[in-house]
Amino acid sequence: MLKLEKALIAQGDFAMRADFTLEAGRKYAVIGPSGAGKSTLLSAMCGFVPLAEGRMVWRGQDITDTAPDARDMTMLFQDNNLFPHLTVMQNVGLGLRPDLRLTVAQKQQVAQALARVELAAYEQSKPANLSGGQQSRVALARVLVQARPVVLLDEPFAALGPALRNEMLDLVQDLVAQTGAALVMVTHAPDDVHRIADEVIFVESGRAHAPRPAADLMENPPPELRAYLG
Ligand SMILES: Nc1ncnc2c1ncn2[C@@H]1O[C@H](COP(=O)(O)OP(=O)(O)OP(=O)(O)O)[C@@H](O)[C@H]1O
Repeated sequence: MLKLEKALIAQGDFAMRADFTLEAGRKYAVIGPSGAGKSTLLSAMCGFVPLAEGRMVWRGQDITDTAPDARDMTMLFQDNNLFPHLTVMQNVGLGLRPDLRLTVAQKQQVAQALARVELAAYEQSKPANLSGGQQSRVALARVLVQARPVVLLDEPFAALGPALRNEMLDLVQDLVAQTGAALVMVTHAPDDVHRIADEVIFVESGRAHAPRPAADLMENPPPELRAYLG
């Protein structure tokens, strides 16, 4: 579905290679040492970092030079990317229309997404008045309204405690199960991998390895992965 063909992803002095295909409806964890290039890989997939070599192909179409907002993907960044001066409802509405001129139907969609993440009562609140977990749920609601077929999450819940983090992961699983989206999630936590991932993309030494079934890989890690897991 989404293919990285002999891709070279470069940023400053850093470069990494990737050559694999992601399938619809699968959940991928991206793991690897700090600075190995996990965030860079996601940024390249959604078009914020151009490929230095190779191609990206989406459902048979070359999207190597397609702008980020024209790709069928949505990315949730580490800091949730909420705008402090906008209400919760407006922050979610941005997922549908950047100018926030929402139709009645779109406003309903936003309200439904907020209800799904149990934030219906906070539509008019500003992000600063919400807890960390609630802010994460606003960001998730924005991902939800976009309903794109590829969802990229870059360590979205790193700041949350274990219980809330698991709650968020379960919510993410529900969302992608409903829309049939492929999920690509960067994480440092092996528990997250066990909880959510079908497959693992291990990133190290300038390479994003092709996805491998999560259970198999975590039970029998190759030496580099074993060293990383400790
Ligand atoms: N904007 C940039 N310009 C130049 N180099 C960058 C830029 N962003 C990141 N890098 C470099 O790219 C490499 C990969 O960084 P990246 O953030 O993708 O790693 P990571 O695996 O996500 O790390 P972490 O787990 O610490 O978040 C690092 O060496 C980093 O210094």
